[in-house]
Amino acid sequence: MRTQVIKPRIREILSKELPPELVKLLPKHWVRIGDVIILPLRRELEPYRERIAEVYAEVLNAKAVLRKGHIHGETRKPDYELLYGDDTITVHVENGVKYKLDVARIMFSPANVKERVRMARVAKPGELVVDMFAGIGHLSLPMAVHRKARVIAIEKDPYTFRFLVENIWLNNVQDLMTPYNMDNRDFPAENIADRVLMGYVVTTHEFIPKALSIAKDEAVIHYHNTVPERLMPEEPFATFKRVAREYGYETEKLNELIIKRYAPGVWHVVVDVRVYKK
Ligand SMILES: C[S@@+](CC[C@H](N)C(=O)[O-])C[C@H]1O[C@@H](n2cnc3c(N)ncnc32)[C@H](O)[C@@H]1O
Repeated sequence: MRTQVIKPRIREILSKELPPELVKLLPKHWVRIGDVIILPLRRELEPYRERIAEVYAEVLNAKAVLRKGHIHGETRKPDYELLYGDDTITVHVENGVKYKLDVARIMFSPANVKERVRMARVAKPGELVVDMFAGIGHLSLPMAVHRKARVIAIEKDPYTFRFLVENIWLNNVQDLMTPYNMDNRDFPAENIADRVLMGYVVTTHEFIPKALSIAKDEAVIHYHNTVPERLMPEEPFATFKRVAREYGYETEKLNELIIKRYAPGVWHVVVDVRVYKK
């Protein structure tokens, strides 16, 4: 998804139109999601931003170019400026999984690729996975596609949910995956999941009791959260363990991985925890 080398053709075209000191500042990195490009653009290049985007789009054969913004809010919506094109809905293929999404409105992080691939390996055929923060199926589609796991995918944002449903059909896993457009706090079933995905950050700890109620008496929970560096490596497992104990569960840490840097001094971390009802 991430490309490192500026194409000579881009430089050649733009060096005829931009002052030489600005040509040096042209982005050398960009992210490609399907046929949409996300370009980080320096402030100095702003007066030329639409033309720059047009040239990148033509040379890289993309239908839209967005300028990188921030991801924020409960539904983790990215904040992008559309620099070129008008259609930001695309299909991105990764690890044999098709993800249809609107890049301008739905988060799809290149840095989470390892985790999406890892989830395709950890799932077991036939087990029941509940994905509490499904998005477009980022983490759970690979489990159904590659491991034939059964998945209940819960997503509360209606626009994101639309793509989750489309992706289930696009990947031909409609017999394995059941989507629910609801807040996971209202999900009624208890004691059903062999595995629970908590692919969310910042306030994920508030959802631990719900995850435990969805999990079987013995289950694996993939608990994501953001952690200030000074609290690592104890966190985030210490919080999970404390809450689980309050609700009558023993815990065993199976694995812990850093997903990516979230903000200066703050990391997005995932811990795999086996829980046992006491
Ligand atoms: C950033 S996405 C993460 C997708 C995927 N789990 C991953 O880790 O790559 C989180 C999704 O959770 C959804 N979400 C947030 N709070 C929720 C809740 N209480 N119930 C259901 N979905 C929720 C958001 O709308 C968003 O689509």
